[in-house]
Amino acid sequence: MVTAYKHEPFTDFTVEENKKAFEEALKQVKEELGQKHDLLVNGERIRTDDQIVSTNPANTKQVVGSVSKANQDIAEKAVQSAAEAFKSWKKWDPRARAELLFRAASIIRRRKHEFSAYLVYEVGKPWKEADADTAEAIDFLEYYARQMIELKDGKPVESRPGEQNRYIYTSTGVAVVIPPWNLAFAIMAGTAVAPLVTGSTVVMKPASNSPVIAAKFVEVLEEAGLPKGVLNFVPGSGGEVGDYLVDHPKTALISFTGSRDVGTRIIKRAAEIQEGQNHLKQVIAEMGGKDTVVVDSSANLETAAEAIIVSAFGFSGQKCSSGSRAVVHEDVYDEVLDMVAKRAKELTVGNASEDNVYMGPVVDQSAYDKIMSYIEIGKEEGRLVTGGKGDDSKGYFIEPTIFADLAPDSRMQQEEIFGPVVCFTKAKDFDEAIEIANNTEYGLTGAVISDNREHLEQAKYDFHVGNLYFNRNCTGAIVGYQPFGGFKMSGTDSKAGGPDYLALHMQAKTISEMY
Ligand SMILES: NC(=O)c1ccc[n+]([C@@H]2O[C@H](COP(=O)([O-])OP(=O)(O)OC[C@H]3O[C@@H](n4cnc5c(N)ncnc54)[C@H](O)[C@@H]3O)[C@@H](O)[C@H]2O)c1
Ligand SMILES: N[C@@H](CCC=O)C(=O)O
Repeated sequence: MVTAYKHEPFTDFTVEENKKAFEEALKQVKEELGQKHDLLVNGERIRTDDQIVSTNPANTKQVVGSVSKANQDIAEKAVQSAAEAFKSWKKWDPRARAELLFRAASIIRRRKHEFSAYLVYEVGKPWKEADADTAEAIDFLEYYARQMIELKDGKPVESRPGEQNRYIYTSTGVAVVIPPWNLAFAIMAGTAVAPLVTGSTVVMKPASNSPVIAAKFVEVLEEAGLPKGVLNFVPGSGGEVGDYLVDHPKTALISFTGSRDVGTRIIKRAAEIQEGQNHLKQVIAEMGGKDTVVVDSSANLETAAEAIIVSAFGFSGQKCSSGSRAVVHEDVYDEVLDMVAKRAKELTVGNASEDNVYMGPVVDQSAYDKIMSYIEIGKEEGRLVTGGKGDDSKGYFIEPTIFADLAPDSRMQQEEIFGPVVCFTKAKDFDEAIEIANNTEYGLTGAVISDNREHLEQAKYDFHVGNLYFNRNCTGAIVGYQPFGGFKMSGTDSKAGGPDYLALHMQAKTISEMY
């Protein structure tokens, strides 16, 4: 028997003891920064001359670590090693695979602040966001382990006299796992362990902005007892190593999380049958969002303002779930805009490795440049209410920025900015608000703030998003509580952290015997 799943609690940093413990972890991790991390192929560590140097986006002179970089030869060895290891790993008792995840979860839980501190340094996460990212990584391990135990004997089907039928799930093969940098721990760990626990073997190519936390996680899995070749770790360029892994004829499953452009490229390439390939590749692709908080005329305006702030500026708007659009009923538009602007001006922005700030930097120079160029577009398309300035002299800092009076089809209201920018659009009634909210190519998350029950019921059917929230922010889905994934160009709606997720990594088999 395993205990019932419960999500990992978040740390309350207003408690002095917790604050001190986290400051201590930041201090300790600072002393470890700059180390070299190796590739892992077939259980062997490989150090290459070519390295990815990971730096702190809040202080670009601070090197977090250097990670060896794979080329196509190494990627080839990784796939071959995963294919070989699959022969025995798929025969492991699913419960033993699940127990490995439980052990890994315990290791991380014991060193929770250490991992969160790495996230602060490597991707500039404020404490609360880093703590939530680590908690979610633990949750994925705990939840998928239990799901595997539940699925290990398959699902019941009917039998008839003289005929015995079974319906079971079998392991798929070599899985290529390509995570993003933003939920640098949770998504990387979750997308790696889901195929692993189902009996597939993995080649993981982490995002180039967050390879150190990925290397630390690989160490945890080794410590938990993962056999050689079952997980191969090959940081490298998306174009070179990513394409190679996606195209490989032995790749059976691809689990990608990232931008729409890379995701659609992967879907297209994976559909191409390669020489020597005798199967179709399964693709899970979770992609971008352009998510809306709808505010109704009946809304509690305090709730609305808080929901917009948290959705737009949590982790500097660098979540696929970020509420980068606020569509507000005309009766309350000016008031909500004022309330949100006032709160945004009070948010603290800075280096989270030095202080418990609300917002850190954006992740790198190219993100900074892209967001700043959208801010210029916003000044032409709408009215700048607050923020708009950036400073990349030491790190990549951008003020929480609000634009008002945007047309629903403006670029600012259509394109994923992935930064601390929220755009307001006025709606004449609730129907129009939902119509505007649906008017993007994405369909990931959305929130409705309303005290009108009929409107909430209407939104359940008409607001076309994978994760719909009422009277709260549209970010922060919890594993096992709010399975996560989107419609339309937001992806394949695989619902990470949900009861159907593992089945997407396996092949269902029917066995029927007459006697
Ligand atoms: N829907 C979700 O669950 C979800 C979750 C987190 C992030 N995201 C999205 O991810 C994006 C931000 O993350 P990002 O900047 O890391 O995205 P990205 O698409 O730039 O990169 C994602 C991963 O793909 C790799 N990659 C790049 N080119 C590749 C190629 N040609 N072949 C194979 N792999 C390649 C990258 O190295 C990285 O590991 C945003 O669009 C965000 O909305 C979505
Ligand atoms: N699952 C996360 C978002 C993941 C994308 O960045 C949330 O619900 O906020």
